[in-house]
Formats: sequence, C-alpha cells, structure tokens
Amino acid sequence: MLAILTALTVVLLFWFMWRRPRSKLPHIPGPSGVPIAGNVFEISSTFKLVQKLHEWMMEYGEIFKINLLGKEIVVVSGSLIGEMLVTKGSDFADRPRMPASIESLEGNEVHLALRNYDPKLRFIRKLVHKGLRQYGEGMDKIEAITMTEIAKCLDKIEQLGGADFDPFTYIHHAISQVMNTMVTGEAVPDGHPMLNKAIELDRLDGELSQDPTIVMPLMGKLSLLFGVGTFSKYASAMNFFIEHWRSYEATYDKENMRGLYDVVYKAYLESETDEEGIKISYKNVKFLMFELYSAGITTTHKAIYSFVHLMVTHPELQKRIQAQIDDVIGSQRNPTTADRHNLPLLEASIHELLRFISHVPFAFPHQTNKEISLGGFVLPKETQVWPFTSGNHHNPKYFKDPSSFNPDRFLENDGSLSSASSRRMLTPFGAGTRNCIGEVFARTRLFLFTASLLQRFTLLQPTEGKLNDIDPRSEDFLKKLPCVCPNYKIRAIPR
Ligand code: HEM
Repeated sequence: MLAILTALTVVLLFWFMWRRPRSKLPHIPGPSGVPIAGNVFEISSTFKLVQKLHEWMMEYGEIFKINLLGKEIVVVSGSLIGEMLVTKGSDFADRPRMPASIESLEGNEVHLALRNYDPKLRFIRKLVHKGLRQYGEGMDKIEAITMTEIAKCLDKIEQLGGADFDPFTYIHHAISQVMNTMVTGEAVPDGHPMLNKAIELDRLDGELSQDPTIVMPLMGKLSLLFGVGTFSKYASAMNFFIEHWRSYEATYDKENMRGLYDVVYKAYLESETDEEGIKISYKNVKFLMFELYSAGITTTHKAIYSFVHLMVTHPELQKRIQAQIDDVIGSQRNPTTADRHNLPLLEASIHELLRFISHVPFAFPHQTNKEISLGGFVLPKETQVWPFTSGNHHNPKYFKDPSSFNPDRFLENDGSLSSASSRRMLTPFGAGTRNCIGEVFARTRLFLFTASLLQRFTLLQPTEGKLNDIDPRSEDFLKKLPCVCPNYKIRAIPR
C-alpha cells in the first residue's frame, strides 16, 4: 500500500512539474518555490514578504523574479529603480489588473492609482495636479489650512497638562481636517462623524492589505451582497465620504471654487477635455476624490506618528532640532514653508524618517506596456514589476548602517542639506511617470506639523512604561500596509 502511495505521489509530482507553465522570464534569477504555489508560502504576510524580498535582493541582485501561484513578478532595486521609473518611465507606467474585490467595488472603470497609463489617466493626473496646486500645494493656501488645524491639535495636547497620552487620534484628526478643507474648502466641526470614520477607514485599509481573499474573484461580490466582512465595511465607509461630498454639489458655484471637489466636478459638468479629447465621468469624480482623500491621510499620518516616536527615543536629536527652530523662527511666530531651507536638520530628519520607516515598501506594482529591456533582460509586454524601494533604503551599499536612525547622513560637514543628486537612492514617493501625486503636499504638511510640534513642546517618555527604539523591520511594524509603529504613549511638555 505504502509503495503504491509513494509511486502515486511521485507520478503526481512529475505531472505537476510537467504541467507547470514555462517561465516567460527564464533568464532572470530568483527563488525556485514549489510547483503551482511558487513562493506563496514563503511570503504569507507583509512582514515575511518584505523580509524575503530583502534576502532575495541580497542573494540574486538588483533584478530577480518571484512566482505567486504561477504569476511571475519581477522585483527591481538599486539603480534599476531609476531606470525603470524615470528613464523608461512611460514603458513601465501601467498597473497590473487590480485585485478582484476592488473590481467589484469600482466596476471595470478604475480611476487613478490602479489605472493603466492611458490618455484618461494622463488627463486625470493633470486635473488633480491643477487642483492640488490651487488647494493643496499653493503655499499661501496650504499654510493657512494646515496651520489652523495644527494649532487646534497642539492646543488640545496642551490641555492634557503633560499627562501620558497616545498622539494617534490627535494627529489623525488634524491631518483629516487638512484633507477635509482641501477637498471641500472647510473643516468639519469638532466631534463630526467624518473624523472617526477616517480612522475606521484607515484601520479597514490596513486589514484589507492583510486579507488574502482580496485577490479572489467573487469574495468582494459576496461580501457586498451579504453585507458581511471587512470588504463590505470598507465599501460602506467609502460611501459615507462620497455622500458627504455630494452634499456640496447643491451649493456649487463655478465662479467660486472652494476646493478640489469643485475643480474635478467642474471638469465633469463642463465636459472639459484635454488635447486628446478625453472627458471624465461622474463616477470618476466620486472615486477620485475618495482615492486622494484616503491616500492623503493614511500615509502622512503614519509618517508623523512614527516621527513623534523617534523624537522621544532620540532626545539629543530632538534638542538639536529645537535649537535650530529657536534660532531661525523663535517662539513668537508660526513656522512657514519658507523656513524649510533654513532648517536643514529638520529637513534631513524628514528624509531619514521616510527612508527609515519606508512605509510603502515596494511602491505600487507597475506593469510593462511593451516589450522592454531592463538590467540586461528582456521583459515581455504585461510583465508585473515591483520597485523595491525599501530594499534600497535598507541596503548598506547605499545607506551606511541602515538600521540606525541617523539624519546626519543627509547633512554636509557644514550642516547644510546634502544635494538632491546624492539622495537619488531615496525614493519614498516613487519617481517619474507614476510618482506620488501628493508628494509636495505631503512634504509640506510633514514639515509644518513637525516644526510646530517641536517649537511648542518637548516630547518625553511616558511616566508609565518606556518607548524602545523603533525597529522598522520587525513583525509589529510590518503587519499592515502602509506600515506604522504599534500604538504608544508619550508626554508633551510645553517649552
Ligand atoms: C508621506 C506621505 C506619502 C508617501 C510616502 C506616499 C508614497 C507613495 C508611493 C510610493 C506611491 C507609488 C508610486 C509608484 O507607483 O511608483 C504613491 C502613489 C500615489 N500617491 Fe502617495 N504618498 C504619500 C502621500 C500622498 C498624498 C498626501 C496623496 C494625496 C493627496 C497621495 C496620493 C497618491 C496617489 C493618487 C498615487 C497614485 C499615483 C498614480 O498611480 O499615478 N499620496 N504614493
């Protein structure tokens, strides 16, 4: 009996091997994996995925392939990231097909981050850039919006009288309010359900990033149909925001643009087109706004939350930044974006924060839209490619002693900020054709928030318990995407 079973197993194994589709990328090295499943079992969580990608990068070099259930994916690091995203950016600018569940939410028409680089995507990116310049990046506007919300947030922290607290919600509400103002022209009143809904959305986003059923056809549809599961909760949170913004349509006035929603809504109403004759649909308006809103909150909030933790565990650095703030700004006026150039240590700390935590570890997946060569290999059309930016950020070849948080690495001997060209391996926002659309907006908010916080408070260890150094490679940190440090408490003492 045992002999028969063994023989059967061997036959089945050979059959599987024989049936295994031939690799489309035979010359690209990579871990072999097991028949059918490929490398799936080795990367069953975000933590394991990042850890394994790093190991494989060290073993196979700047370009290697992995196999997920028969789907081959090319993972790229080192200078090949620049070649892929910038030099050959438009050839790598498509996205692979989105997860099945999201498809059931948005229908066949995807809107921005997951859309191929087609004429409509180009039109949408132009439109969003225009809106962001007016309502997010335009310096006067962003300062006015951001500083009001930061001041409210810091006042609330001051009212705690130096008691232990978790800054998570304080930062989240402030960042959400900046986004609310950017989208509609006004913040919502304190205690408005939008604020806690945004926290819930963030949590659901993180849960979905861990949920393997997201790639299964039907799962999304069933979740929506029966109103159960994370996916259905996510859809209802999304509709909550969309309905809130729709209520602004009743008071829309084309002579008085209030925010990003009006800019995009106007383009839809007036059938604005670009030189390629593209128009946007009403569905685009709603989903676009939602994508920008959720992307704009979740990433920036996580970066600031990690920054606060790092300031507490690096008190000497905190003092040095505060000394520079005192010299350049003093205590009588608010920080402005113009101060960025005069606060190189804070700027370097923000660069180092984004390198160190790398909270979007492999950017978004890209896909080739024609046959193209990279790193000496020919990639066929429709090859999925991941730029492993966190691999570069934590590679000792590019950043000495990468697991230590050391902003001085971005400073010259005279204390000035290192040149942009010397930071070319630092790409937390991606780069090139599909780079992050909110980079300027995010960097400005990060600067204004952190400068204002350190101008006003000294951040200290809590009275109960102790914060240890963040380990951005730990399982705790890499549980969800975007990655964030586990919850913690600190004290904020007015200076
Ligand atoms: C610290 C903050 C942020 C980080 C680290 C970050 C990072 C990224 C990364 C790595 C990508 C993928 C780039 C690629 O595909 O190669 C991306 C794309 C994107 N980001 Fe951000 N982001 C941040 C803030 C924001 C903000 C504030 C917004 C909106 C206001 C935003 C909206 C988007 C959108 C819409 C895309 C998709 C662009 C496209 O597919 O063409 N992000 N971001």
